[in-house]
Amino acid sequence: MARIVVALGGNALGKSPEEQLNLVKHTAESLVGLISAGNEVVISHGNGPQVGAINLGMNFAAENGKTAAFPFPECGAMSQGYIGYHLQQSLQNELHSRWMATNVASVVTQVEVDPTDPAFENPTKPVGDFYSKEEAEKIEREKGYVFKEDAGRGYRQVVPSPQPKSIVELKCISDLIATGNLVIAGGGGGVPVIKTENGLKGVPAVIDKDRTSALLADNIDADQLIILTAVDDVYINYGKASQRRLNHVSSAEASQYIDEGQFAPGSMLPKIEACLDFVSSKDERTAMITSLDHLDDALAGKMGTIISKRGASVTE
Ligand SMILES: Nc1ncnc2c1ncn2[C@@H]1O[C@H](COP(=O)(O)OP(=O)(O)O)[C@@H](O)[C@H]1O
Ligand SMILES: NC(=O)OP(=O)(O)O
Repeated sequence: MARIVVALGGNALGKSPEEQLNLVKHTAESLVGLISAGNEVVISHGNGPQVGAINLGMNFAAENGKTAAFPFPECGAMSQGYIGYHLQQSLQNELHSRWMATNVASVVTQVEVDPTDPAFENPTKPVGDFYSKEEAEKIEREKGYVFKEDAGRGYRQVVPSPQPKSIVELKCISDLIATGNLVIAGGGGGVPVIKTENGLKGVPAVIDKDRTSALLADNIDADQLIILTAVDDVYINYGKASQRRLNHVSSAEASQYIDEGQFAPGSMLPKIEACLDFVSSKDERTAMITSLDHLDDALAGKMGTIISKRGASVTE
């Protein structure tokens, strides 16, 4: 039996509740398959598009005097509830259809960050939908938001993305796992909080869920970290005629590709860095990146990119 942390990418979860529910239903089948094969699974997820959409809606309502202002950390917490709800429902339905009695729980998770993290001065985390360059520049002038180009897909608002330091609810998450529950935690990278004289306080930022998932996987001593996103594999020379799929790479090879600038910041780079962090302390640990659609194929070795400390030196 292996303990596996599976992180679902926010961008890979679609753009509407209907799309998200359909995508999650499909993934729930594979996740329950992993559990019925005897593995212990813990789930985390991103929230970039979702927290951006919630924040946009709340700002619109507040600007029109229809609600109070809802700060960004509150929007992050709402995104955990929204995505956790879809995951819980899909997993419960799938478990029940197989006569499995596992309980499913989403833990609203706070993650401590450093208030002096330089990320607060340099927003990098894309949230919300994609805009054209002209639309992005107009919103920047009107609202003062910061936009950046996102991996060749268009312009998106970016917010600070500090490093996760510690998971506030870790003990609760560990206890739930130990008592046989299927746990969803660290959603959206966790709601970022700082320690103050008066206790914990939310800060406006979005922690990268890949980094939080790696921290969670390390903290609960998982054997494997699986990151599910929109692409089946990681590539070098991504998007070019010379693009090449990576099958199983060592930490040293992955680090070399990072130095060559093969992975886009804000999208694939944090995933690779999270995988490297996770596998760094134990030779036996593996990390895998593949698509939400093809988890079963990746587990069968047909696709997906694996990173391990020593690697298998196989590329196609
Ligand atoms: N070298 C690369 N190989 C594969 N995908 C890459 C690469 N560099 C950038 N990407 C982009 O990264 C995206 C995954 O990151 P992102 O959309 O942020 O993920 P998430 O699903 O976690 O929200 C892919 O869909 C792809 O567009
Ligand atoms: N919080 C976060 O990393 O979200 P995405 O997976 O949407 O990038």
